[in-house]
Amino acid sequence: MRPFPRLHLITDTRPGREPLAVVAAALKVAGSGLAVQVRVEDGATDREAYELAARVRALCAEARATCLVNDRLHIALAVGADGGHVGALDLPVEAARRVLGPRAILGATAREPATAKAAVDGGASYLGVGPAYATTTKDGLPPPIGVEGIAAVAGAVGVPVIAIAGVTAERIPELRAAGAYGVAVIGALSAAPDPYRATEALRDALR
Ligand SMILES: Cc1ncc(COP(=O)(O)OP(=O)(O)O)c(N)n1
Ligand SMILES: Cc1nc(C(=O)O)sc1CCOP(=O)(O)O
Ligand SMILES: [Mg+2]
Repeated sequence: MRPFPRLHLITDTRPGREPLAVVAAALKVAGSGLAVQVRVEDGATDREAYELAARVRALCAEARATCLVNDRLHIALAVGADGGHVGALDLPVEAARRVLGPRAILGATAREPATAKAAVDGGASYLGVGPAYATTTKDGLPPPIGVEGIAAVAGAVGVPVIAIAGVTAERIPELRAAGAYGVAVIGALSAAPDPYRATEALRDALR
């Protein structure tokens, strides 16, 4: 079985972004060390989400990389993704596990130890933990929990903790020192002038 990826790229489907080009560049560099999470804007139709997910799934399969789908687990199943990710406004973790089945990868968002433990008890196989730092990519988030918050969750659970929000290559050493297994990024790759080189920097920082 492949080791669980330490670098998670979440797609950016906002206007002007090029999610498939960024995914292709990142896969060239990180290959099976990458998980790509297909995340679309709330207003996207299921058809749009499905079409993006199917293309990402095909690219990931070619590179032997992991493909996850955010929120819309029926789309994860429909494209044959490796799993999905849910948060507080999505299906409860236990229900998500029932939908995806016992072998799928299931990520859950957790911001503090109690919800992290509950998510693991419910069947989460990894946790997305943040916001680690401030970010402009997503609105409505609580204040950053910092490396201390990451450490609190990582110390409370036995599954991989993937730190999210405002993550850059420069911040990876302190996140790893706090107990993060890996990181999830949107802007660090999607807004990079050269996503190929930006992936190299993230990959090298995670080694
Ligand atoms: C790895 C990872 N961590 C956290 C999230 C956030 O999920 P959620 O809280 O459900 O918010 P949306 O992404 O659905 O807006 C994530 N997607 N991935
Ligand atoms: C989708 C998402 N969820 C977050 C959370 O903390 O739950 S932060 C986030 C966006 C992260 O984007 P960037 O890497 O550009 O900061
Ligand atoms: Mg969600």
